[in-house]
Amino acid sequence: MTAPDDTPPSDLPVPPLPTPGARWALFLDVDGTLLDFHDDPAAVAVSPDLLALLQRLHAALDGALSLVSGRALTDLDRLFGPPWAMAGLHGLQLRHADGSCREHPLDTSAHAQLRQRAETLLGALDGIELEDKGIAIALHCRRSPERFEAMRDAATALADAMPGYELQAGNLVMEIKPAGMDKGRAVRELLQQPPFAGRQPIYLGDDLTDEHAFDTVARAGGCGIRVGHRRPTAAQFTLPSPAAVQHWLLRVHRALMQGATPHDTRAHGDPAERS
Ligand SMILES: O=P(O)(O)OC[C@H]1O[C@H](O[C@H]2O[C@H](CO)[C@@H](O)[C@H](O)[C@H]2O)[C@H](O)[C@@H](O)[C@@H]1O
Repeated sequence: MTAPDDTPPSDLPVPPLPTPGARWALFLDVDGTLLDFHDDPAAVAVSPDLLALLQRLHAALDGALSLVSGRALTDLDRLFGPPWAMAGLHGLQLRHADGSCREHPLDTSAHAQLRQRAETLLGALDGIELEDKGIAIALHCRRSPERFEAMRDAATALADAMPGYELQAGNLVMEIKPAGMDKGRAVRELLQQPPFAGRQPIYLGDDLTDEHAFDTVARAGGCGIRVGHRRPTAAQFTLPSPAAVQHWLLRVHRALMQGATPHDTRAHGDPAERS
């Protein structure tokens, strides 16, 4: 696991809490925001405390909470469980709160070609790992970060050679995915449907891929919260680490419950108050 840097970033203020009557919609990136980084993408786990907190928040927000991730929906469901609204694969897969889904169609032959080219490329590059996400492919170098530039150059050439695909850079990862979708568009789509429509969107994310969504929420009257120290950013607020995110989310839940009716309070409770 990568040790989190808990030094408070000094370039942006810490985010506020919801005021009484505020109608927030929460959009949460996963890796680097809710979860600390791990060398192996398949080895991350969601603690029972975090899961319980997300469930309470989901209820307190009347379902207006969505994960927005580069991971596939099947992976998000395996990690988190509840079939909430979610955007997977940077929005190439999207599930609304009512359970309806849309997914970018899989071009089997193009994907096979992409995978084969990526494997050939990996044969010439030590220390790079391939993650096949069904529609997209990610190349990871967390175990050999010094290989990042070589990996980036090779991934750029690979994406250029694949019509209809584009490159998405992330934290020690280069992804090659079908073009035309990003997290900002996915959040825009979610905001058009209940229970998100009409609420103030708050987006938490740590990576370059989250910048698209920071732009979207700012345009929709909400705000972005950058996790960590990456700059530049379109976010207005910052928190240093996933641990700080979890602590802030706990306080958000408390603030929401203080503004709730007695009936709501009995229904949702607050695990932090009980522990
Ligand atoms: O949008 P996110 O939820 O942040 O997902 C982005 C990518 O996250 C995963 O990779 C990252 O986390 C791994 C586990 O900590 C780490 O090993 C890797 O270096 C990071 O880039 C995931 O594997 C990717 O598919 C996601 O796109």
